[in-house]
Parts: sequence; structure tokens; C-alpha cells
Amino acid sequence: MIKTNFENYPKGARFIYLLQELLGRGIFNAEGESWRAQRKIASYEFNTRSLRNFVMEAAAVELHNRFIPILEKSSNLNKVIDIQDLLERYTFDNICKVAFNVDPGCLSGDGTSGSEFMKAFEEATTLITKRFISVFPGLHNLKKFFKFSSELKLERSIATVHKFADEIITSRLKESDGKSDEDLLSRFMAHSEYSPEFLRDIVVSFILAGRDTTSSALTWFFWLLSSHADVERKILDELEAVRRRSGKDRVERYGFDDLRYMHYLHAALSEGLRLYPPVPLDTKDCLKDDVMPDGTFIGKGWFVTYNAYAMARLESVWGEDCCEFRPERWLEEEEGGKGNMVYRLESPFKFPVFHGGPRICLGKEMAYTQMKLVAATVIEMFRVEVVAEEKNPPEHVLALTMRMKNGLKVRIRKR
Ligand code: HEM
Repeated sequence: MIKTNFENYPKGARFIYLLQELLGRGIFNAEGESWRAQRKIASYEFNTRSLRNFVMEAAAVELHNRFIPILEKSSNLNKVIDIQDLLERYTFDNICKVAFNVDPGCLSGDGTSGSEFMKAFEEATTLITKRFISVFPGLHNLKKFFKFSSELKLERSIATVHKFADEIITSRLKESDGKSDEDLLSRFMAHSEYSPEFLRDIVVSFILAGRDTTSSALTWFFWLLSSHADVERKILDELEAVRRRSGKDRVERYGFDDLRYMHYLHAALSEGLRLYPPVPLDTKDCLKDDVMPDGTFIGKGWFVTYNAYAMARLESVWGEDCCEFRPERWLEEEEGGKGNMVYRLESPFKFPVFHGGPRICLGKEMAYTQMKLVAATVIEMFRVEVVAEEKNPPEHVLALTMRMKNGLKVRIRKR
């Protein structure tokens, strides 16, 4: 366990601090410290590495034991599948495993409780988004009073979501034998006493943060790749080089160190995220009168929204080719003049897809690890062909995250 002196931290900040320690040290570090230098921070070393291994193992087991066999089967049967739905199930199982050491089995088995929860979760987030964007704020209070069907539906969905989360908390509170101390919730609970309601909110936040985001990113990525054969070819070349370097043959799984050498894939995923950010809009509520750095006045209670989707399409931010899918914009020559192209970090204020500042996404490195593992493994084994009738580009759903309205129908071909 990480030992941190939390005495001077208020409760909420302790949680964020702990998570920053657990998740915030990654493949490409924003402060520009090298990976090796970070590893010298001895007090965290064992624990962060153990968490990283736990994350990798959970992602790989779900991928190889469940996701890939489904793709293989659909390829053998030449069946059209909805890859968005599959990815959502994959990321849901995965975030539950990493965050709470629970396997809802959405990709296999009967997965009933997981599927019921997923449906309720989706319904609740959609209904809440509708409240949020309503032209009559507060109308929902009236609807609630008169028991409109949408409000009753929301009540029911929230009850299902809470039941799922409560079961996790109850079982975790009973386990005091330290058996499952690798997951995020156990690590978090080991540091302090929290009320079951507070822990329930943590569980729900983890699922919200970790499920639809990575699945949305991968869905748009596979859609983009289906019309950019040149990018796919470069990824395949890089994967071959990574295998040559590590001496692993095609049947061996990629490890965390292999992922660190996939600079082009990292760039291609970032380019997909830039054009189709899983959180396209982010809104903040101003607590007291303030002035933005450019002199704009913001009054107390005003909403301030930035639109990452629109920012990606501004020539003033990304240049004339802003609308093109061009992973090369994320690469630069390695320092020391070896001629290798390596991933180049971008300012989070230009690329706010993971937010920026002190409240930047804490799962960013975990998300890249998961996305790179899935993308590398799938691309190496299969061609993902988007079926012709799919709209171009596919329609979005009006929700917190940028999902495709009708999923993404694809055929899977073995390489
Ligand atoms: C491609 C994937 C992801 C994207 C694009 C993304 C994006 C974001 C964004 C935009 C925020 C800021 C939200 C706000 O303003 O309140 C955020 C916060 C957060 N994300 Fe992610 N996220 C991703 C994956 C993940 C994963 C896998 C986790 C795993 C647990 C995670 C955990 C969190 C947490 C805990 C916060 C809250 C941080 C805070 O409030 O200080 N995210 N993320």
C-alpha cells in the first residue's frame, strides 16, 4: 500500500491525491520526466507497478479470453456485429475489475446483473443530459411532481444503478481479509473511513469515467481506420518492429513495455481522440465573479463550457488541415538525432480531451494502456470492415459521451 501523509488534506482532496498517485504516472509523462526517472521515486515504485500490472492483466484477460473469441467467431460465420456494443461491454467488465475487483461478465456468461445495470446506467445518463440541456431549466421538478414517465423511468434507473453499487460496497465492507486490495476501491478504502453513500458515489463515478470514454474512443478509431488504409499499414509496420525488438512471436501477448514502443499507434489514437473526443463538451459552474485570462468577465453562477469537438476543427488552433485524420501531427524526431519518430505531448489547453489543470483526467494513462492493447491486438489479427450502409460520418447520440446513435456495424476478417 502507498503510505502518504494525508493529515493536511480535506477528505475529497485525499481521494484525488491518492488517485493521482495511483493512476497519474504514465507512459508519456506530462512534466517531461522520463519513465526511468519516475521509477526512482522509490516509495511509489512497487505499488504503482503493481497497479499497472493489475490494470494490464485485467485488460489482457478480458481481451484474450472474451473479446477476441467473439471476433473470431463472427469472422468464421461472416456475421455483421456492432463493435460499439462489444467495446462498451468490454470496458464495463474491465473498469469493474480494475476499480472493484468485480466481474459483471457482460461479454460472457449470463452477465444478467451487468447488462441490467448497463441499460439502467445508459438510461439515467441520457435522461439527466436531457434535463441539463432543456431550454426550461427546472422543468423536471414539475415533471417529477406530476410523475411524468421520464421522471419515473429516471427514478427506476437510479435505483438499479444504486443497487448494483451498494452490492459492491456491502461485499467489500465485509471483506476485511485484505484479499482484494489491488483494486482502486480497496486501495482507497484502506486510507480512511467513508460513509457507504460516499463510496457508492465513488463506484458510480468510476464506471461513468471509465466505461463510455474508452469504448467511444475505440469505436471512432476503428471507424476512422476503416477509411485510412495508409494509417493501418503504418500501425502494422510498427507492431512488426515491436515484435522484432522484443523477440515475441505473433501468439505471444503484448506487455506493458511493448506498448511503450508503440509511438505511431499512440499518435493515431490521439488523433482519433482529437477529432472525436469522448467528452465533447465540458461545462463548469462559476462559484464567484471572476475574469478569464483574456479579460472576459464571468459572473457567479454562470456556466462556462468549452467544446473540444469544435476546437479540433479550428484552423487557428490546429492549422489548415485541422479536419484531416493525420497521426503524423503528433510525432517528432527523437532527441539525440537517431531519426526515430516519437510521440509528442500536446498542451492540455490545446487538446482538452482529458481536461486540463488540477482536475485533469486521472485515468488517462490507464485509458491509453487499455486502448493501445485492444487496438494493437485487434489490428494485428483482424481487418475491421465497416459495413457500407453506415452513414458517413455516423450520427452521434446526445449524451454525456460521444456515442454513435446506431452503433458501428462491422464485418471482421482474419489476417
Ligand atoms: C479515452 C478515455 C477517457 C477520456 C477522454 C476521459 C476524459 C475525462 C475528462 C474530460 C475529465 C474531466 C471531467 C470534468 O471536467 O469533470 C475526466 C475526469 C476523470 N477521469 Fe477520465 N477520461 C477517460 C478515461 C478514464 C478512465 C479509464 C478512468 C479510470 C478510472 C478515468 C477516471 C477519471 C477520473 C477519476 C476523473 C475525475 C478527476 C477529477 O475530478 O479530479 N477516466 N476524464
